Amino acid sequence: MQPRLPLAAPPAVLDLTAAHPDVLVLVGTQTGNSEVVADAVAERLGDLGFAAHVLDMAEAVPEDLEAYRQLVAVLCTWSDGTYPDNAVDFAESLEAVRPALDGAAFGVVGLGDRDYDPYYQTAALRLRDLFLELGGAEAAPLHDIDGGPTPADVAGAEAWAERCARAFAAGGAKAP
Ligand SMILES: Cc1cc2nc3c(=O)[nH]c(=O)nc-3n(C[C@H](O)[C@H](O)[C@H](O)COP(=O)(O)O)c2cc1C
Repeated sequence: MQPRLPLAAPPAVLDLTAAHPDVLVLVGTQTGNSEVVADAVAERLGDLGFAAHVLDMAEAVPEDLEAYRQLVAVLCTWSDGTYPDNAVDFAESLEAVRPALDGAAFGVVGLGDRDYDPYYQTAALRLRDLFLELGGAEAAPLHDIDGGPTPADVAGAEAWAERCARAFAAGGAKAP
């Protein structure tokens, strides 16, 4: 009889006593890759006990951010360092309205391609810096995906989501 391979343990639901249950997952995409990654991140957050609400940046307004204590943005960089089309208006209104994030915990996943250096991940970096300027607290360092995303990249984003979730569960403190 063949020895059975050990099954990967499912992530345990986290103790969310110190956290808010809801996470807003914003998606900025041109061709859909970021949406695939955002869905995987949202699903992992859901497995861990959060209610993750995925929102296309085309539908988002700055006031949406004030309604959440936990935010995730998954977005690509497009055409020489710009935001993808569906994120342009949202990013502009964030710069104009400058909502107070007031310590809300956030994480950013960037999709890009090093072939576009020196514009690698510039949109994700810009949004991360803007969230910090607005008073957000980074729950986990920006997670970058270079090319792809391959299944391994998606798995990497899920692992990042778990790290982020642990920081959310701890009340927003940066994950070690
Ligand atoms: C026309 C074009 C322009 C791009 N420009 C950049 C760029 O300036 N910086 C970067 O890091 N990646 C750039 N990329 C790579 C994309 O970010 C990458 O393909 C990403 O997976 C696209 O995600 P999306 O499907 O969510 O739009 C570019 C890709 C294309 C096809």
